[in-house]
Amino acid sequence: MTTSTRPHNPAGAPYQGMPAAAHGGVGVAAARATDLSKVYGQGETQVVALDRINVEFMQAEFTAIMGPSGSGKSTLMHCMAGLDSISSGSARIGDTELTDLKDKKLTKLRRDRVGFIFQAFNLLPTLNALENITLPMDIAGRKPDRAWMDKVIHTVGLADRLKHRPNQLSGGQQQRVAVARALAAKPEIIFGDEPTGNLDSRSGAEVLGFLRNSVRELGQTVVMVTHDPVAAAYADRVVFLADGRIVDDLRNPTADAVLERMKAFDARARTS
Ligand SMILES: Nc1ncnc2c1ncn2[C@@H]1O[C@H](COP(=O)(O)OP(=O)(O)OP(=O)(O)O)[C@@H](O)[C@H]1O
Repeated sequence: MTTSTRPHNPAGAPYQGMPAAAHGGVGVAAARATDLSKVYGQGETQVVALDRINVEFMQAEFTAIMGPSGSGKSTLMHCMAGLDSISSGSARIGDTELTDLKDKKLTKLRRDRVGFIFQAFNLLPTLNALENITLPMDIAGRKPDRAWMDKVIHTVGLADRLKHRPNQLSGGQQQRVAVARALAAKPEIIFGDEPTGNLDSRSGAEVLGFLRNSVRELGQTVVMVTHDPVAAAYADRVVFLADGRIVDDLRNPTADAVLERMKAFDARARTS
């Protein structure tokens, strides 16, 4: 295992190049929800999407969020990433309470401290791979850290594709560009919403492998929503949601173990 410097470590905790899961889950929270609720609509059309959620996403750990359709996965991710407001409780990135931030500060926090990877790769077609990777930093007027960029590009295996435009790259390669773009600015946490949902299983495995490497070797923190037990098995930990609540938490998951839990929830949902 490679020992490397943490990309971001505001609390100054020692990083030994190992995921927090390996220490039995003891670590510093990169993001934390406390009694977080999210209610959409009012009166008869009211939907409680999140119901007093308490969860911590540890630094240098890869967490998958799973659960049936409508269980609140995307809502939780959006609330934790500052993309959606919350109805009550608390959502923090590091020590920053998101509910205290007005639009401008929230935009800055998302730009400077959070990385995103979506199902659609969201690359600009006229820019080459390298330009796409550095775009968010160019917009923010920040100079990329050359050594870090080299490491990221090497980690995602794009060194010989940097001059290619998105339409000259496979789906898997395009998503690797999106992963590199998210990593380049050294965000405190990366949120992925079904990042491999549009990829064939081989490209998906590649991208998940790179995400896992970014956690193991670069000390990145990743939280990913997925429906796929095989994808979830790349994570250090799987958090299961049902009806807006956390119903289970599995460490060092295997695809079979994840599948078993999902079946158990389905059976419970059918009999309740
Ligand atoms: N903008 C919205 N307005 C009203 N209700 C919403 C809105 N967004 C989500 N919901 C509701 O909140 C609940 C949780 O939705 P969410 O999209 O978070 O679930 P999910 O687990 O991500 O589902 P899926 O796996 O199908 O993407 C659902 O009942 C959904 O209908």
